[in-house]
Amino acid sequence: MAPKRKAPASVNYADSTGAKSNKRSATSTPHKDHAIIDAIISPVKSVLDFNHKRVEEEYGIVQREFYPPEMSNERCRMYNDNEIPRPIEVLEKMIADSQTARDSIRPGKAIMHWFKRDLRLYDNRALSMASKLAKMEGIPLICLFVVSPQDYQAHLTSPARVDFELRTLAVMKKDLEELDIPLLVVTQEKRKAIPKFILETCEKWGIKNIFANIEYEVDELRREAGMIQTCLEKDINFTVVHDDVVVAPGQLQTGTGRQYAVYSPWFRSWVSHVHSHSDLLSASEEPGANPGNPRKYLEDIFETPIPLAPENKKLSAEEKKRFEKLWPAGEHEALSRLQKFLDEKVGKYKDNRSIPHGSHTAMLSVHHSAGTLAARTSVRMVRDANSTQRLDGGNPGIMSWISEVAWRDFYKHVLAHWPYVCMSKPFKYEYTNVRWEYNDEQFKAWCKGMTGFPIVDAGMRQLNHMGYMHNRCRMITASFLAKDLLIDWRMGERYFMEHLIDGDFASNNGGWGFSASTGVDPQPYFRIFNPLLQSEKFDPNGDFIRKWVPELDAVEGKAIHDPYGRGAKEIAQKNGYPQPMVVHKDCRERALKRYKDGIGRETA
Ligand SMILES: Cc1cc2nc3c(=O)[nH]c(=O)nc-3n(C[C@H](O)[C@H](O)[C@H](O)COP(=O)(O)OP(=O)(O)OC[C@H]3O[C@@H](n4cnc5c(N)ncnc54)[C@H](O)[C@@H]3O)c2cc1C
Repeated sequence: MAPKRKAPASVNYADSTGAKSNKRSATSTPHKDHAIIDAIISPVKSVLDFNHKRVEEEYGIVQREFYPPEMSNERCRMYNDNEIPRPIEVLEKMIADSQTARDSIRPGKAIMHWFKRDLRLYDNRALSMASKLAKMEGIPLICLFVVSPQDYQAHLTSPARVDFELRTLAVMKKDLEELDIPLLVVTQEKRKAIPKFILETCEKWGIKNIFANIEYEVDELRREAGMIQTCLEKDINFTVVHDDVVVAPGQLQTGTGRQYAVYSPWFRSWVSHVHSHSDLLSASEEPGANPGNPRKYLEDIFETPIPLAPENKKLSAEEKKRFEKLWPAGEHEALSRLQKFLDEKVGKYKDNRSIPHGSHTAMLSVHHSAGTLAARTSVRMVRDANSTQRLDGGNPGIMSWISEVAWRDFYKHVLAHWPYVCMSKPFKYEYTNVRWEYNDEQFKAWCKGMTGFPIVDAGMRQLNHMGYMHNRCRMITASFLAKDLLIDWRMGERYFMEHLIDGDFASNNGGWGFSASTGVDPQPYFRIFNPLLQSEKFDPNGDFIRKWVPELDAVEGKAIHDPYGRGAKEIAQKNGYPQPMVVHKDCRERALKRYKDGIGRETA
């Protein structure tokens, strides 16, 4: 059913054939736009600064220290052998154990909904519960969002994303005001100060019930478990519920009662679970007009403005304008984008989704990630557009899109079950022993889109300009960094997070795992993408490359994929486009050996 809210206006080593040999480039002519590119990628410097300290590991391997610090293999093993509880299990136990005590708390003078990554009014589980209780008790609902610069830093949130969230909050404030619901947006420098601030706010306004949706990163799960306890001590009922996923982590298990580690059987189980629990896709009721006399009682909150972006996440005026145009904020935009995609593109999605040029996908990831659109809403609406009214059968484009949205749930399940992926550890923690390279020059060239591999460079430049990269290019660029350059995938993962507007820890970490074979790799073999073959297959006419690598605009035909190897050297050189920085065939051999050696070694 369409929403009521209308938009206003064990590893086998195999690989594809080796690449046509490219000449190795020692130097590259500086690109004329280097100053601009340097400015765009400036956050990369923080990556390099942050990881400057190197330690000698027992094999004489030079490793970088990562933030957050790597968890030890022994502790990872303990999680996997169920010797220590996972943060999600601690939270769920806390919810269950405290239920009776929390239920006995009588509502106070107002109810609070704490917005986090659920920035919408439509189909929001916790908000709906908060609003229902407020109406039942005839007391006002107060909404809260906390801006924490330290939290943004800890999550490596990109400035583009912070800007998107603040713009969304402005839309929400207006929508909520129409319902007489005040939205308080405050800045708290330190993330650890957030719970204390919330308790003080509750005390100030006589609030006895707080509602929020669950986030699945370790720190957030632990914070929420701690807050349930602290709130109880103050006679406050803190209720957290699942909302960010269609199916909550822990609900799907293999025949032997284990967590699925491979996508396809997990997806079959996900579809069947959703079909047998139809309520999972039902929309939550939207909040209506605020009861009580909120204008009189809460005037202070109505008058508070939306804060500016914190210093550490500010965009330049030009960037702000660009991102506003590229990514209009708020849930109305999300719903109209979704509707347009369903009306115009979903039918051809299966055939076109891997083509980076043009606009064949929904471009909804920032909305799913910031919570301006629930994944549940997307799945429900696309199911309703399917002739079978189901998640299986019917339109192939629709089925394919459902399967992509489900990847989001899959990676959240992975994060909840293997929490050490949050501590700079791959899902298969043994992969920590792969000996990585830390070549800063090569890393910088990758960040800038100056590797000499046009499809890689086009993808990276799209990211630097749009805060977004097409999924196929995310896979190609990630594979190139972790396999061809053998650079520690965690540096790439971090760079992506710091630049993506749709940055989502679980999906990004999972995507790197998939592409760098460092974690969740649903393929039973070890893949090394050949950038040239990928380029020819998914950007056959070079349209995507020409759009993002203007130095190669005048290159004709198939030479676009490998200008130095296919007779377009003069044009490329004249325009300052570098020669390929490595030879793919050699890199492939090196990567196969390095990964094999690394995976064979397990340490505690
Ligand atoms: C290395 C790497 C890093 C990635 N990092 C992120 C990230 O930080 N945030 C993020 O949202 N996605 C990430 N992805 C997944 C994917 O690239 C984007 O979700 C997709 O490109 C978004 O474009 P779209 O909305 O047009 O997607 P569509 O193709 O229209 O898909 C619909 C929705 O499904 C979800 N989705 C699609 N593919 C995936 C996937 N592979 N994994 C998880 N969810 C998916 C997204 O929410 C997306 O909006 C990453 C993929 C890789 C390979």
